[in-house]
Amino acid sequence: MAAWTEARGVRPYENQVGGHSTKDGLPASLVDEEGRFLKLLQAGERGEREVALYAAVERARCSRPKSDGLVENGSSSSSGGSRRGGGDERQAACGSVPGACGAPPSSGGFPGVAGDSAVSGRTGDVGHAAPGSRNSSSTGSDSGPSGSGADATLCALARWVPRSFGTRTLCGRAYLALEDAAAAYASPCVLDAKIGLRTWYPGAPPALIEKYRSKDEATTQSSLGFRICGVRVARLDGSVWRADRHWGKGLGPEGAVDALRRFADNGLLAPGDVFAPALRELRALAALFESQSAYHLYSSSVLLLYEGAARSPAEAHVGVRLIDFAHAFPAGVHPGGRDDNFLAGLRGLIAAVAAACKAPVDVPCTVLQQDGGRSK
Ligand SMILES: Nc1ncnc2c1ncn2[C@@H]1O[C@H](COP(=O)(O)OP(=O)(O)OP(=O)(O)O)[C@@H](O)[C@H]1O
Ligand SMILES: O=P(O)(O)O[C@@H]1[C@@H](O)[C@H](OP(=O)(O)O)[C@@H](OP(=O)(O)O)[C@@H](O)[C@H]1OP(=O)(O)O
Repeated sequence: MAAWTEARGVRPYENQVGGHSTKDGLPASLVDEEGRFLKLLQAGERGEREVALYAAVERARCSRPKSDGLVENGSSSSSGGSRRGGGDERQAACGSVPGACGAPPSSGGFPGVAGDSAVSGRTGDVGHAAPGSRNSSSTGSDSGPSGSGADATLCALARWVPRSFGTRTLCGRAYLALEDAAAAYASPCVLDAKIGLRTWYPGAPPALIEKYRSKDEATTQSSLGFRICGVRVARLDGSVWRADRHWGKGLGPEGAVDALRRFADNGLLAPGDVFAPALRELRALAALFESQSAYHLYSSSVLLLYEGAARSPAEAHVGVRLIDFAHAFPAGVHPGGRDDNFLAGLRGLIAAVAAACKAPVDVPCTVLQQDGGRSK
């Protein structure tokens, strides 16, 4: 694998927590020369839908005048992705959507972090002919719901969706180049939560519905509205705890809350240090889904991130990102209206995160924080 990747100027990505590590014998994720996260696209419509959604968000990403005092997107993010210019600078209509492009003050260039100006700025260069991109028929503001509703939703989503830079072919397979959500962290802590009371979409092949339905029912997906698909915690003592999607499937409702609490523990931070900022972002994302009816997301994930090397809440730079759009559909493909499935999942995650802020019965957070012998 090393020779394979070195010959192409890419290397394996080390901070992946969810999904598969390989697919069809190829690595599922890589990093390119410019620090971009390369995700192996799934074949067929799934890959097309994913490219299309990322491209549509990228096109809709808002511009803000420099006079706002905010740095333009291309130069403020330390995400590792280069800022290949040349994209159009279309101003999307974001005004009516909660959280839309109204970036809070900058937070040190950490993308997806509350207070980051990286949510605003010029569009990237994803408008080229990638499968399912602008000219594709499957997804995107051009092919889906048209007009300001869809544009406003896409523009608002840009706050949480990593930047995208089109596709790249390696070994005959397409990889999607994305901003590496973990790039700004010295010791990234990452948790992947798949969102929704159900992960299958209306009209999916019956076999797929059955496969996903049984997984949903066997996990916290159908009860809590999310399931943990992977965790990486880098602690101050240098240890790293990893858990994969199989581990996540074995968690019950209490186990999921415990897992969240464990995620927030780098050996020094208290759960609230990580989850208070995370909750602000998750609630803003939920507010968007309360009002938007332009897109329905099935099987998408929220990534929670923070700095494992943080010695204070201010150094944690908690981030929330939205990823995985293989089953993302514009309204009109399915019965329209609000995406209540995804919204219920977000609310479930919010409730679990809020519960994780509270200590287990009789154990205050401060004790949890100091208890080196907790069951890990
Ligand atoms: N932009 C990104 N930056 C950093 N890491 C990412 C990014 N996108 C995805 N990842 C990592 O890759 C993992 C898998 O991503 P994703 O869910 O998009 O892939 P997938 O193979 O489609 O997953 P699944 O099999 O669950 O559908 C995530 O858990 C995360 O660790
Ligand atoms: O048989 P496939 O198509 O590769 O299905 C996989 C598979 O079911 C996999 O489950 P497992 O490897 O954990 O048993 C699923 O991963 P999750 O555990 O994250 O659910 C994949 O999602 C399945 O792929 P697909 O989504 O293409 O059906």
